[in-house]
Amino acid sequence: MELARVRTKICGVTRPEDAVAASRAGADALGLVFYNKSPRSVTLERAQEIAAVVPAFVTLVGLFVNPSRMDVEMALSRIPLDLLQFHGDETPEFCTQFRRRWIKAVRVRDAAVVTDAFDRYREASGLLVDAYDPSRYGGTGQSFDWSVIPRQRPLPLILAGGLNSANVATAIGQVRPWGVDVSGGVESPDGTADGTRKGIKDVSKITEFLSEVNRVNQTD
Ligand SMILES: O=C(O)c1ccccc1NCC(=O)[C@H](O)[C@H](O)COP(=O)(O)O
Repeated sequence: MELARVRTKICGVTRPEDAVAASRAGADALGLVFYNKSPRSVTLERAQEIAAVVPAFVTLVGLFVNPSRMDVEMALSRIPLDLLQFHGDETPEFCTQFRRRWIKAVRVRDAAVVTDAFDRYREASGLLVDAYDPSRYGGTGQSFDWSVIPRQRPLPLILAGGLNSANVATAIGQVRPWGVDVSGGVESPDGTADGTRKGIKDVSKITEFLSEVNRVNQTD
């Protein structure tokens, strides 16, 4: 697919003010994590507060990890989600049942994981490739070997995993993704060794990240 410009998603938003700041800074999409084992998990009440401040033309994405059908239906009945993101071991049949566009996330151990996913999840609106961590489904802050991502892509490819303003231009140059997704790389530092206050976004980091993507978009 010919790339118009690289789209951006800020994931793991937990506060309305961060949703406003990311939208104003130019993010194309915002992700809400409905997975209660994540430190970035939001309640439906909090998700409603965030959804209420998301402006027109910014895509609101609901992220799930191995949810029940009821979990997804409950979220859809209360939150105006534009897109679903399945980040666990959901089958294609599970993902397609909601009459809502969806993307599938996979954790990349090797190239076969990506080619298999392209083959399996043909009805997805995109495939998100993230770092592999045996103990976590996502939001790891780790990047992975981008060279294993195949060039042949039947679906739009969204690159995630350990992105930040320092590496996103290189990542785009190497991978040529449809979009990029970031969470930990735009969070506030918390002074600990691994880093960030999970779910608390840093406006200046979001702005730097989006500026880098814009810079690449304008030079391509
Ligand atoms: O963010 C989480 O805590 C999370 C937990 C479980 C599944 C997925 C999760 N996040 C998914 C995302 O879309 C993240 O943006 C993506 O994994 C990249 O995260 P990061 O490496 O921190 O940028």
